[in-house]
Amino acid sequence: MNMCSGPDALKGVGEKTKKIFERAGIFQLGDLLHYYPRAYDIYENMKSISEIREGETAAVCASLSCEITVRYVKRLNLSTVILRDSTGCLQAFWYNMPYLKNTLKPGKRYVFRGKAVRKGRQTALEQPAIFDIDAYVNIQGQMQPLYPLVDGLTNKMVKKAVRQVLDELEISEDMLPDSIREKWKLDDYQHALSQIHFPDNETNMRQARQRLVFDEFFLFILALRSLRNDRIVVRPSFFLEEKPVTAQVIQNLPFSLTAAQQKVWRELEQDLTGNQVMARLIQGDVGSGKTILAVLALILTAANGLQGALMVPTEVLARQHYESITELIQKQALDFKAVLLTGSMTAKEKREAYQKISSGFADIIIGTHALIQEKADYQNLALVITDEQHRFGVRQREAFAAKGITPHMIVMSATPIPRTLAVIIYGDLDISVVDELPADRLPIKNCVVDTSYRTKAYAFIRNEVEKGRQAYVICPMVEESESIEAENVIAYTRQLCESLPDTITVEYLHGKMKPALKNEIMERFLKNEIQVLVSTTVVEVGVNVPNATVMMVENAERFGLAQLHQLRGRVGRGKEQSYCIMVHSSDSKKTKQRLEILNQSNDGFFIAGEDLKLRGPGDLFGIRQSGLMEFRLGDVFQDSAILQWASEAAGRLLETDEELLLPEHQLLKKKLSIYIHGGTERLNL
Ligand SMILES: Nc1ncnc2c1ncn2[C@@H]1O[C@H](COP(=O)(O)OP(=O)(O)OP(=O)(O)O)[C@@H](O)[C@H]1O
Repeated sequence: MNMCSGPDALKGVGEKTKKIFERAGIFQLGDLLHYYPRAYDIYENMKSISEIREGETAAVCASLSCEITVRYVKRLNLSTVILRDSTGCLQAFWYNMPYLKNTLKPGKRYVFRGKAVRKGRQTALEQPAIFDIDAYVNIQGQMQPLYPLVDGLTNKMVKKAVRQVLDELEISEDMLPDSIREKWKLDDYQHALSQIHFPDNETNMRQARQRLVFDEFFLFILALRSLRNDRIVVRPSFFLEEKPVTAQVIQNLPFSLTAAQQKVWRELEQDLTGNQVMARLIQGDVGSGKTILAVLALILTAANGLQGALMVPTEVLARQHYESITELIQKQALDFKAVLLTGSMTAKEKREAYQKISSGFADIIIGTHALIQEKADYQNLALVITDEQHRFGVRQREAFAAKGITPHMIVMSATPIPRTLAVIIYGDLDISVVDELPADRLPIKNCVVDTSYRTKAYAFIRNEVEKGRQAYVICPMVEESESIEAENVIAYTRQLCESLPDTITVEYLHGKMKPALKNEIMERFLKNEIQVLVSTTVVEVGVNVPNATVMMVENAERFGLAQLHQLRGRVGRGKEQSYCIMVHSSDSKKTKQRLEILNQSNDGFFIAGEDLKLRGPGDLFGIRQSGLMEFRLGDVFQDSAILQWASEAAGRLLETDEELLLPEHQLLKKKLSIYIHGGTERLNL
């Protein structure tokens, strides 16, 4: 058994359980080390029955005062019993655990730990976990990891597996040179790994997390620096000239470009026609009109007889861009060919697309990551545009380089990131900012409400639909179980259909649906054949249906503010007044305060800044602000200080040993190479 063995090398793990681990992305034992807890549970000190208050999670040491009774309630098997200690009695109940009747002995004392809830007129412990007293005393006061789970995977399984790996396998040496570790007072690697999973106390856990976040940022920054170095030496093997067609396209658009769009277009045009390979980030708030800039760059490239590709994170988005670009080509009678390439196309369709790409028939290629797969052979690729760099990242950019191509690169991002952080994260890119929204936009009207407002919200949606508009309703993604995610949306749609008249078509969309079906639904929504779309966050990025004027988000408290801002950005994209209804089902004051920030402002930068102030540095495992970056633990906003350290450390390191040739940098070099190139070897050693 070693770090590269599959999970079935563990005690008690067979083929079936291995598959469950794999579903959670755990293919090798080493992966378990970086399967970080999402939170910790602290086993409280034991209380007596009289001290227990409703709503709290509590542990009591008590005995069963009678036999357990088992009966069926609403097709559920319910076991109940009365617990007793010297201070009083308390009911406990369990669902679907009839065997407890035979395993728990009346009279014997156990520790019962669970949530105290109201049951009828009394307080009762719901589904309490049961411990032997000695066992509980041993873990009392300790932080126990709570892992993200998928269907079939229990916390106990992960905990046991991680424990075994930490106890029995040898963790690799530390990749960080001592000087860096000492300067920023970072934990030793092995210690950090064991403390992130099973911390002795909160301070140790924080230290461990800091170290591991540092590692993530450090590798990322080193990888970026190496890309930047590659770029400087590269002169393009092709040259582009300015062409009148772009001015003509701008002239014929149904709108005039904003001043910010014009400024960024000038920067792009200058770079594209320059004599260095361009790598530029276009940053702009949701709906600021980045797409047309990408399209102009593609047209300029095509007008020079070269190919340009637009790579986006989802099929839905790829198809949408493909259709809007094809429409523009047709409307303006341009002589360019656009081709779509996505993973879900049939083998035959793909073959045709490959052929059009390699023969040079295709001028503009739009697709998902299928664009960088081996079979995609470009004739003369001169420009690659990626939408949201974080979804692709360093490795994918390398994939193009590996094809022997060094195209101009444009990255588009709607993440409102302060300039100081942007220069680190996009260290390899020049930055252009579209800092203005089109003038015809009315600010979105927001409201934050609780679930009792739902009926009113439905009436409001109905009213908007009757005016010819459309609406999105977002249900949260339940990360624990993908099948539940789908069910949520399906059940919700059913319920919504009952609340709206038959004349309104309601459909659902979620990530697990077949791509063809997803496309069909999206297309029907775009054509207003569907008026209300109930969806998970698959519509978060980039989807553009300007006729949609209502965004209703259920369980808004579950989303990060940046994500909510992105979701809200799906409306307010046309001339009509748009609305965002954030429905929360939490009484917490903090939740309300957070959502209130969105209520106050439609400005992404403002929101990100305020959110940060509210959460403070203590909020380690809360909702991540940006689900966009590839980091597992780190959050560029919240951990901005660590990001700065990592940047400084990378700078110092490369100053002394640019090529990482010193013996003490060999492990780092190896990990960096795996980080950049991927491959079968993994980083989790
Ligand atoms: N100058 C403009 N005036 C009016 N409408 C515009 C202008 N520029 C773009 N638009 C329109 O605004 C809408 C949003 O633009 P676009 O899709 O480019 O936004 P985006 O910046 O990519 O936003 P997101 O990050 O949300 O995807 C589109 O319908 C687009 O046609």
